[in-house]
Amino acid sequence: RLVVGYALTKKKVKSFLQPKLLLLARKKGISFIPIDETRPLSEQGPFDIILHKKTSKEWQRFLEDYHEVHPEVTVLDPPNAIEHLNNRQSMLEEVADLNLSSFYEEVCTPRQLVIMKDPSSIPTAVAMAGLTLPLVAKPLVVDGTSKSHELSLAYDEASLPMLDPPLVLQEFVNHGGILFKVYIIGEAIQVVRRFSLPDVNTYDLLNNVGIYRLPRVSCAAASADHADLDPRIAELPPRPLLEKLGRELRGRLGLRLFNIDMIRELGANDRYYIIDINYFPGVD
Ligand SMILES: Nc1ncnc2c1ncn2[C@@H]1O[C@H](COP(=O)(O)OP(=O)(O)OP(=O)(O)O)[C@@H](O)[C@H]1O
Ligand SMILES: O=P(O)(O)O[C@H]1[C@H](O)[C@H](O)[C@H](OP(=O)(O)O)[C@@H](OP(=O)(O)O)[C@@H]1O
Ligand SMILES: [Mg+2]
Ligand SMILES: [Mg+2]
Repeated sequence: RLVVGYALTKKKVKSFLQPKLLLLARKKGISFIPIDETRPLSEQGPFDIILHKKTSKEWQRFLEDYHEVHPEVTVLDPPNAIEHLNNRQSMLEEVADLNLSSFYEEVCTPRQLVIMKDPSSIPTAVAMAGLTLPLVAKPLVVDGTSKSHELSLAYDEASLPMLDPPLVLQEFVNHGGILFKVYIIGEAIQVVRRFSLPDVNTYDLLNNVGIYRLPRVSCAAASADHADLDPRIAELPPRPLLEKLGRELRGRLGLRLFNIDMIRELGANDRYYIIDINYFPGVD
């Protein structure tokens, strides 16, 4: 028997701990027990695994103190590893220096620039960094609040000072409007297609000014798995690449439960960009 103690938001319990999962788990001798965060963890359990997705500092300390005393309990995933993903700069650092051997397709991250404050400094900073427009502006901090998913697209330099630091500015990469979401669960890998943002062309650049708030595309995005799409756009990344990425990122991030948002550059069919990494996402 395996006892999994869980600390999840009500929303997450609803979306993740569905009856069919609990049933399947019970058949495999796995039981899920809710953790009472108001009582010491050592008075609860005993647990074989603690599964959690909580962002508060006190929970992080609570869990780390418990793990000191109970190193035999597997914590999915260690809070200090999850912390890496709470900032869109540290999130992608591990991917930026992934130099996969030439056996694999190229995997990189879009060029990006962190702006901590002073929006009036953005045009000069962007020019100095040589970033090309349009740019996707993303809140620097990812803490699960809807604010951390408020993205916008900046088409022209004059509108950059309207942005709201702290943020990361990432070059927009045309990718045919389809995104690959690669779910990594230990050694298992699942990949799905999602509709993404449409490509930007020179017409858009010449005729659009201002900052465009982007609708939440990713977790709400309809699956694109059944759309009849151009295979050059919709063809999934090669399995050996995904397996290599899974191994590399599990090791570098120290995580076993996460997904990566991957896009393939339009017209360069073996260049992929990782644009986002999420800890313990849903599988809507
Ligand atoms: N650099 C980029 N180039 C092209 N499209 C992008 C880029 N960055 C983001 N996008 C598009 O915007 C969507 C949301 O971006 P991102 O995944 O970084 O935001 P998020 O708030 O972390 O989303 P999630 O709900 O997946 O956590 C992506 O799924 C993709 O469709
Ligand atoms: O489309 P996916 O499965 O990636 O959607 C995820 C999303 O990527 C984020 O991981 C969300 O977590 P937060 O960043 O905490 O909002 C997930 O929401 P959750 O409530 O299921 O954890 C989405 O499912
Ligand atoms: Mg995403
Ligand atoms: Mg994300």
